[in-house]
Amino acid sequence: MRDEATFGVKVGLAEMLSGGVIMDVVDAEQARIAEEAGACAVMALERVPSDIRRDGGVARMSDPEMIRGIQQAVTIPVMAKARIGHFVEAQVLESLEVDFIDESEVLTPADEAHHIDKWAFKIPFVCGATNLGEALRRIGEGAVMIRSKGEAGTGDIVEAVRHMRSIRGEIKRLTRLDDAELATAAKELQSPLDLVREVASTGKLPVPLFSAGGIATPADAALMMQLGAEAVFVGSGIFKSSDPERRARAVVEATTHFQDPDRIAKASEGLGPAMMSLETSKLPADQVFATRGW
Ligand SMILES: O=C(CO)[C@H](O)[C@H](O)COP(=O)(O)O
Repeated sequence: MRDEATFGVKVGLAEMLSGGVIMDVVDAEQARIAEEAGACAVMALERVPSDIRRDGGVARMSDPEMIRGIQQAVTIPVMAKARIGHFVEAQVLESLEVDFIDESEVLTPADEAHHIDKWAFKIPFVCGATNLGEALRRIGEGAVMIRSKGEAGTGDIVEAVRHMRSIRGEIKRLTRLDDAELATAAKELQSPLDLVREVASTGKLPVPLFSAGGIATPADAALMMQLGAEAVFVGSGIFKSSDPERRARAVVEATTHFQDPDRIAKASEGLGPAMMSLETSKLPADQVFATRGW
């Protein structure tokens, strides 16, 4: 059931991560590296997205034992992923007392029509979106953090840019509409009218907007921040690179100082090869994660 007071508290928890880097980790050792590099949170998952992409098959919630090991290894918040629509995986993650659940398109969707009713949980949720309508539908279901989806596991930033520009551009457009036009916009966006009106009057989402999917370099992270992301998620870009410890620190530095090209340049020096990348435009349609969910 919708509870505005709890919603406000959860949004506050999400805002505490603003300006930071949330790093995907698959074990306690990587979690320690992430924390030492300055990550504001870690995302516990069995395989980073590029490995999920390489291996194929059904990708599911991680083993609770692995999640507990990561929780014990770090003091920063620990997130974990549930499949789209898999509310029992979310119940399990809530019982493990992770700090955030990511209802993620990176895992294989469990339900083709329904996302999780996030109001039914005490724990805050983050969800991905490719456009404003998708973001507002997730918020309407109770998500308290939106991340632009990008195309996880490719190392190609182009989709993250497309999704961030789309969300921010659509928000700007709403601010110029009158009441009658907003009602039509809500219909076109397939989004709740009250949320559309709120976005039009404030010029922003009612929850933090972060960016994920395809960030592989310090400059990529700074690019997404300059385009309006309030924080970034980085997975494959760090732990599939040649020197994860250095790259993790460099991505944190560039995210913190995203408007300072000198610091981004310094952070980018001598990091060694980035992850093996894939051009998103050449992916077959059935290998695109961002179109999962609606
Ligand atoms: O799924 C995620 C967020 O929910 C990942 O953290 C993020 O998308 C990682 O993508 P990449 O491996 O391309 O950095």
